[in-house]
Amino acid sequence: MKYGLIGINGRMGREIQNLFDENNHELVFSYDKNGEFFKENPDILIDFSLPKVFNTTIEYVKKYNTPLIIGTTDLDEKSFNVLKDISKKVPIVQSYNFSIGIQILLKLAKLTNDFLPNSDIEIIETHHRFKKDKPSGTAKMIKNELNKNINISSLRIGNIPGDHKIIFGTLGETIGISHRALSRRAFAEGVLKSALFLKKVSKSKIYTFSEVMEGKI
Ligand SMILES: NC(=O)C1=CN([C@@H]2O[C@H](COP(=O)(O)OP(=O)(O)OC[C@H]3O[C@@H](n4cnc5c(N)ncnc54)[C@H](OP(=O)(O)O)[C@@H]3O)[C@@H](O)[C@H]2O)C=CC1
Ligand SMILES: O=C(O)C1=N[C@H](C(=O)O)C[C@H](O)C1
Repeated sequence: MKYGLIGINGRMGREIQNLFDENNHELVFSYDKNGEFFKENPDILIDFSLPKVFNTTIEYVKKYNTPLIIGTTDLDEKSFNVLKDISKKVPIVQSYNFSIGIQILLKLAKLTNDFLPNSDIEIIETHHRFKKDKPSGTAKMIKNELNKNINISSLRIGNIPGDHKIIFGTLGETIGISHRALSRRAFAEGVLKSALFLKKVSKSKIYTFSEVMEGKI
């Protein structure tokens, strides 16, 4: 496929480009602080940048009339409303975590919550020192899925790509569920899956990465 990448020189941008190259997909458009690269109109746009780039990304989606994959975290409610609106015209995959492991963690967390509905729950997320947002988008997503008032602790240490741990505790026992991304390739693989998924969908809406994994089109 011919793809466009917003945030190309970032940590995720480079990882996505490497994986897409390996799979013979062609980069035809990119955007970052240095400006634009344009070869052809892209079939799909991918954004891993910063919330302040969001409006520009939307302008490009409108200009090229392409599906969008967006992994940028810390988006505000207004941005989600814009995504909702534009998803009436082009399909979108939005997720704060594109790793398959976090999908498994989410399922295990829901199961544990069903078995231990009165337990205390804490989330601990650990990321590299360069990460700008706190708490992580993934931690917020887990809290949202469990729909409970959960405390989140955020650690910023060294070069860790992304660790999330959920601890459930009752008076009699505790259970911990954790996920560690060993490299950003874990996220890039989910982005590639999402791009292939978007090529097949006929309905225009915002898809979650869970829906991509379930393959519901
Ligand atoms: N959903 C998921 O699975 C994951 C999401 N993320 C999220 O993805 C985002 C990017 O993460 P990461 O790659 O580590 O971040 P980086 O800081 O490494 O990359 C950010 C990118 O955005 C570009 N950028 C920054 N400011 C501007 C601007 N004003 N105009 C245009 N481009 C700009 C940067 O350009 P330049 O290089 O020129 O500075 C760079 O290419 C974050 O929100 C992060 O939380 C990260 C990992 C997984
Ligand atoms: O900025 C990162 O690096 C990551 N951000 C995402 C988040 O905020 O949850 C996903 C991943 O953990 C890496």
